[in-house]
Amino acid sequence: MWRAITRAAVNLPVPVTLTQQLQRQHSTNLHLLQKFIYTNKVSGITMANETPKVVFVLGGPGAGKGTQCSKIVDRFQFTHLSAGDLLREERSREGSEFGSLIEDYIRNGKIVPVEVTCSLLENAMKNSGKTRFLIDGFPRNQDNLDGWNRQMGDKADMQFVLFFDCSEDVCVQRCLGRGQSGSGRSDDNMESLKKRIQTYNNDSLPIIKHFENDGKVKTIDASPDADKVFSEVERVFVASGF
Ligand SMILES: Nc1ncnc2c1ncn2[C@@H]1O[C@H](COP(=O)(O)OP(=O)(O)OP(=O)(O)O)[C@@H](O)[C@H]1O
Ligand SMILES: O=c1ccn([C@@H]2O[C@H](COP(=O)(O)O)[C@@H](O)[C@H]2O)c(=O)[nH]1
Repeated sequence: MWRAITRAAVNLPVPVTLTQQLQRQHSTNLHLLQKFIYTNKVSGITMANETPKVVFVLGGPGAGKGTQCSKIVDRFQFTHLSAGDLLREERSREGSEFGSLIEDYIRNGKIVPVEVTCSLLENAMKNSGKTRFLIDGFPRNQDNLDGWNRQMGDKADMQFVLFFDCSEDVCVQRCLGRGQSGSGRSDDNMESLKKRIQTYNNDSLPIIKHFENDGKVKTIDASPDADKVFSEVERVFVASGF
């Protein structure tokens, strides 16, 4: 029954992957997910007249994606949407029945089912009224990519993937440093980082590879200081006509 309701609400095929994952890990929370998808269903509001342009921003945990996105927003006409921030916001939203489930995924470096993340992204895009987006930290596995293509493939033009290439050691040091500076993030600790890196290597790198095979990836060396990294980023955006 819930499948029929969900499918009608979000106009998606039966979310088999989601069902399987949740049955395995959170069977008691299944009804919460149905409710989440139903209440966050993307309504009939249309996107802005212009087809939105999207740049996916990918790279390891702590590579500097958020830092560079802020700089891009200051310099170019882009709106920054961090999938992780949207999930943390939903987790902390008063009355969110879904908070503990999202927190479990985040703390363990696992990837939240795409139906949740993609609904949050699409709603944020619509609510912004803007047409150029940096989508930071998404898509990070095959489920994310498939879900995006199903839900957003016809509604947005993906321009390119901005990939911040950074060694594991540097990523770890940056995340630990961010934790020590009071990020308050429940995953800026060694235990979570090991899991996040494993997920990144196993699930996210193949997605970057997939885009690379399609000639869609602009790779940036993320190891220098942030201003130096940005000078390369700026070059890429200007060369891409922004
Ligand atoms: N080029 C850089 N050199 C040194 N430190 C950096 C650089 N870029 C970012 N940092 C610092 O590293 C930490 C992680 O940066 P940031 O939050 O931008 O990474 P991220 O890729 O968005 O991380 P996550 O994927 O975990 O959200 C922050 O404390 C930030 O100030
Ligand atoms: O598309 C996404 C993005 C993020 N997550 C979860 O959030 C954490 C933190 O993400 P950051 O990009 O580092 O802010 C990530 O480890 C995942 O658990 C997600 O599931 N899907």
